[in-house]
Amino acid sequence: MLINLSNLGKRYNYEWIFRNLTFTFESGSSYAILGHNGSGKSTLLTLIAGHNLPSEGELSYSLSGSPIAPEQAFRQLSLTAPYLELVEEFTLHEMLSFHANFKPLRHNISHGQLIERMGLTKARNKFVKDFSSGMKQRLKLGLALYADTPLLLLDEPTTNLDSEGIAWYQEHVDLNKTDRIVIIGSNIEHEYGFCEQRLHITDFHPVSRR
Ligand SMILES: Nc1ncnc2c1ncn2[C@@H]1O[C@H](COP(=O)(O)OP(=O)(O)OP(=O)(O)O)[C@@H](O)[C@H]1O
Repeated sequence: MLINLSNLGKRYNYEWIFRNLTFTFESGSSYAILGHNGSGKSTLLTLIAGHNLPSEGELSYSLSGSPIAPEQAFRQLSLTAPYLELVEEFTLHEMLSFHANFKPLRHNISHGQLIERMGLTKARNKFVKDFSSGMKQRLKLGLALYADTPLLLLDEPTTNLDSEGIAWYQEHVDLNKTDRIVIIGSNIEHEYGFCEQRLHITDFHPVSRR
């Protein structure tokens, strides 16, 4: 997969968040979008995910050399972000069955295997609303990491995770990064340390914001 950003800019009301952002993301590489709080990392991820529209410039996607229409790009990606909600009324088992209707799992792993890999075996029949915040974060990450998609977008991936959860995240992102584009929005080194490519969103702030 290839994603091309060409002179991309985003403005909310009269405030430009970033401008003139030209960059290419390629399968097989992992990218960190870096910057302080409020610098525009999540905004850029929502643009790449197609959840938000640019104010100027272009964003294009292609898979195996064929262009993908922007409105179809959601089929190729999995995303976790603090603002995304799980369906709290489902049990864990029901949540996986529901999710797999839209995003089949990588390597044909079974739902039971994914539950085991997430370390949530004891919670398989528990309602998601009764999960702790760390368990919910593992579930969100597990669904994204193990979805069979060429684009993996992770915004603040270790939110609510303890040190054991952070080690779990590092192990499983490493197992699932090959042959994909992985993009992490973060300012915490343990979330993005493995990323060989770094994009500093502040480099694209209008001069008055620097
Ligand atoms: N829907 C919106 N309407 C107006 N302003 C917005 C909107 N969403 C974000 N912003 C503004 O855009 C800027 C960038 O926000 P964004 O959430 O992308 O930053 P971030 O780098 O991800 O921050 P953090 O590290 O705190 O999560 C902030 O000034 C924010 O107030």
